[in-house]
Amino acid sequence: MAEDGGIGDITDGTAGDRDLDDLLRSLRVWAPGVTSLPAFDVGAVPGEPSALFTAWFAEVVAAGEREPHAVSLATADEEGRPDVRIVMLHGADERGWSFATHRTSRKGGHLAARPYAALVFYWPALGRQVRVRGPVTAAPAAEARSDLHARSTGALAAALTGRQSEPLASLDDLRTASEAAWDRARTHPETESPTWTLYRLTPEEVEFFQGEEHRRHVRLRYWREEGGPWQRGLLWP
Ligand SMILES: Cc1cc2nc3c(=O)[nH]c(=O)nc-3n(C[C@H](O)[C@H](O)[C@H](O)COP(=O)(O)O)c2cc1C
Repeated sequence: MAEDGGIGDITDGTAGDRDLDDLLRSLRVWAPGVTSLPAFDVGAVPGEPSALFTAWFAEVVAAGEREPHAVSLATADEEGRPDVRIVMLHGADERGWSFATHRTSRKGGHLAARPYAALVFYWPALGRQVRVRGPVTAAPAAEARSDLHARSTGALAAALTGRQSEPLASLDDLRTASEAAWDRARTHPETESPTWTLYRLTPEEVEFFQGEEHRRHVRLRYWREEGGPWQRGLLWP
């Protein structure tokens, strides 16, 4: 038990550790009957990766993948130490992969210091992973504004709540700020969030991974030098 009046109980951990080991051993990936693993015809892929991404995305949505647009975004701080968190994908086309956040957040600070990031999608319904790496730029403010205002009242309220990644003194403070933000979002849906920024990752490298029952997973990597044409090749799994 925590004796210091902390926010949670702390046990000695043994029972929980055993449960975790048992659970970990009981779980499978690429299990037939749970996951269907489509064949990946690498001879029939498009010449550039965003078209393949769009096709795979539509297929995982059709396969019932929940929240396939929730993507892990990895950044690095000024010293090069990595960090990662989930964001929503706002778009992917020949201009790049886009997501939105506060430029004043921790990740916003990372992107200001090192404007380079990686994304990874995992879509277990079809045993697929997609990795994207490249430099990141902020889209023009007008584009960020229209992107935000095309989204839900909740998305606007979350953006207006602000102060992302700052220490929070209490959940009451959050409730007060959030209720005010929801009010504002409902009554003034055109309100702007000055720090809310739409970022676009320009891909230099995109890798498509298709899981295979016998672990002969197929990895297809697209890459390009700056301004050059897309090249592609297979990788050992
Ligand atoms: C499903 C899901 C979607 C999220 N989408 C976003 C998003 O689009 N933008 C965002 O700033 N944070 C989003 N978050 C919250 C981030 O994961 C993270 O907690 C927050 O952005 C602060 O990260 P940072 O301290 O590294 O800047 C999402 C979290 C989850 C679980």
